[in-house]
Amino acid sequence: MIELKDLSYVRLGTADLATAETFATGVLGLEVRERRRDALYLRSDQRAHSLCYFEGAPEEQIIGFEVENTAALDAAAAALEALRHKVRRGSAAEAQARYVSEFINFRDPTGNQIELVTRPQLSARRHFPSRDAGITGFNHVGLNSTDPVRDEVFWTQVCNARVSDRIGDIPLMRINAIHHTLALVQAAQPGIQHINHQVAEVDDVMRSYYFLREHNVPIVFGPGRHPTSGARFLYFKGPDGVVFEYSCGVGEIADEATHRPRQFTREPLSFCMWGATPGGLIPGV
Ligand SMILES: CC(C)c1ccc(C(=O)O)c(O)c1O
Ligand SMILES: [Fe+2]
Repeated sequence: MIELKDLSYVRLGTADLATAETFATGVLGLEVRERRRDALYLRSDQRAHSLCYFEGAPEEQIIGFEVENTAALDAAAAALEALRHKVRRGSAAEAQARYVSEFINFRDPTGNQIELVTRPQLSARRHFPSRDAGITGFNHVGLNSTDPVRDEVFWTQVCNARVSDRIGDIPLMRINAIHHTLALVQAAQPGIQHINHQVAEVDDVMRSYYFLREHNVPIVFGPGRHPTSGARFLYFKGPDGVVFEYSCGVGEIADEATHRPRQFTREPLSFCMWGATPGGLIPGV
């Protein structure tokens, strides 16, 4: 079993680093940690970085998860190879470009690029946002899946994810006490479905709603409230069509031993109990 400890980063390829920086700082509200010739590193919390835009094709999207140590990384590589996943070990230069000690790269059954890392760096310097969006941290990602039922088996049986709730066949899965770190959403091709940052309070969600509208940022879904995690949310579009979510109040699973996943119907109210429609985010709902 591959024990995922935490979400470390998202890496997004882009042909236009300048536009990505304008969005990440002026709209999303992240802090620039470092600019390199071919990459932009952004912080949202105690992590040294949680989002990296790099010069590349927008289809190049990678999610990094922390594992315990080198032994766990080696065991994960062996387990994945035994299941016929192609595993690539990152070079020292690539690890340095991710602020980690070591990592492996592989694809999940849909073809999403996943990295497992050891010792992702934190920074003691307080996160200093570029815009007062109220961000308190990088929280979860939605991942495209060509077969959510198959991929749920991968994430829960090969890895240690646990299903907190399902909406139709969309599993919201946790790897620690937080309600979910990963969601799988049906799609025709691999890719990151959305990237979530937590904000401090509902006032931040609503302030950003008006801010984004004023700055002509496409709102994709919300403002609304998820009946699953209880979070108040807002989804909007960034460069290369990548969807970002602000939310506040994502719940925690109180008792790991006794929690049973709840099954919600696949209908708009299961995505937003206030009545916002998720059509832009979940086609066909
Ligand atoms: C995958 C979708 C749209 C989703 C559903 C529920 C929650 C939640 O309970 O917080 C999300 O964060 C989502 O992104
Ligand atoms: Fe989300």
